[in-house]
Amino acid sequence: MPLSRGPDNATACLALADGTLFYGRGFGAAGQTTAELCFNTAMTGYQEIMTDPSYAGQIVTFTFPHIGNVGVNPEDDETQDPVAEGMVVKWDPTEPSNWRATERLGDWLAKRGRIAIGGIDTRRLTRAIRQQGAPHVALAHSPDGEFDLEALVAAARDFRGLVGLDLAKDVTCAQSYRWDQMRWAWPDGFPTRSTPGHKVIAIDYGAKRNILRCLASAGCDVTVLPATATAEEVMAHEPAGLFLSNGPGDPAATGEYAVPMIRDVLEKSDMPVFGICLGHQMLARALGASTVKMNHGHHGANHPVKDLETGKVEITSMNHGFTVDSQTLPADVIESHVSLFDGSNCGIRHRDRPVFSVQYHPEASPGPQDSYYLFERFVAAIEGR
Ligand SMILES: NC(=O)CC[C@H](N)C(=O)O
Repeated sequence: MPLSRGPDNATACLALADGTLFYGRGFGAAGQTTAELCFNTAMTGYQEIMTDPSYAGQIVTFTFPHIGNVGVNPEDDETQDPVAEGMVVKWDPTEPSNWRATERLGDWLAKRGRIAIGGIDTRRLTRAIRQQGAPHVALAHSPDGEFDLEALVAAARDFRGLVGLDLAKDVTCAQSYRWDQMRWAWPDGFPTRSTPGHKVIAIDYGAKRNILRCLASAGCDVTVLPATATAEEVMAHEPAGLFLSNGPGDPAATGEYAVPMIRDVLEKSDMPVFGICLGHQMLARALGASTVKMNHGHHGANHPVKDLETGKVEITSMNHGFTVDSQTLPADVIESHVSLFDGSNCGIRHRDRPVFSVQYHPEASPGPQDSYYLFERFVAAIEGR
């Protein structure tokens, strides 16, 4: 295929499956990748976003323009390495200016094989994502400035998308482990309860570290099991509660093995169950509801959610591309929270059992901490039994 050059000494190109091209300046690793493209409106936390395992298979457009200005540091990772496929930003990252920074964003991405493009009109791109629904894209970073555009657009077109994909199995832990709160303590000393921990099993579909931190700080002694754990494996630990984590991919696909496990636990035990995001979708499916793909999803740190039981509004952190169809909730399941942006389901609760979950992220990271009470509610349910 003939190679071509972009305008203004471009070293990176983002191709949408419909053939639209965005040229810019590459940073991070050189190479090419394909993914679904979303946009995130958070004004802080690009490192937490890039390392959130729920972003597997996706490239993130940051609508906030100052990205990279606080560098990166080992404490803010939500998992070992970036999981998002790549990043799209408006401006080239500046030199980091923050006392916690240990590395530049571009170097950190390059070492970890992640591609980024700067100098993009992210407003125009965000409008395209809203109009088309999360598009399939290919992103190339070519330091010599040459691109095989036909191959790039073809790669975007050939990308099959996230529907039907179980990605939890790619990002879950290989083996069970006990969460070590001392090793992963909050740098700023978020309140930690000193009472003895309640034994909780957390199923890792791609868990963010800050969820495990929040569970421990609320009073849980957390053992993490891989996504494919069976009900027997869960029950063998004799837990006081079951937690279902966030995670990437299509909840219907992961549900093929996760739903039978959850149903089995609900049948065998009356212990409290709490789920976040993919864990919410898994619980909803286990209780009989269905999940659907959204147009462009919710990704940000300022999403208003209404608690339908108290009337209170929480400002929440969000990251999901699928949603629970509230029309399909069975009679014994109550819709507890809704999005004030689009009315989509944001939480459920079983009518007569301590079993509940939310679509958003009470652990924030990044985002406001309005919803931390949910971890305390889970522990109160364990203590109330
Ligand atoms: N953050 C998550 O757990 C995301 C859940 C699911 N993969 C979705 O996109 O809706």
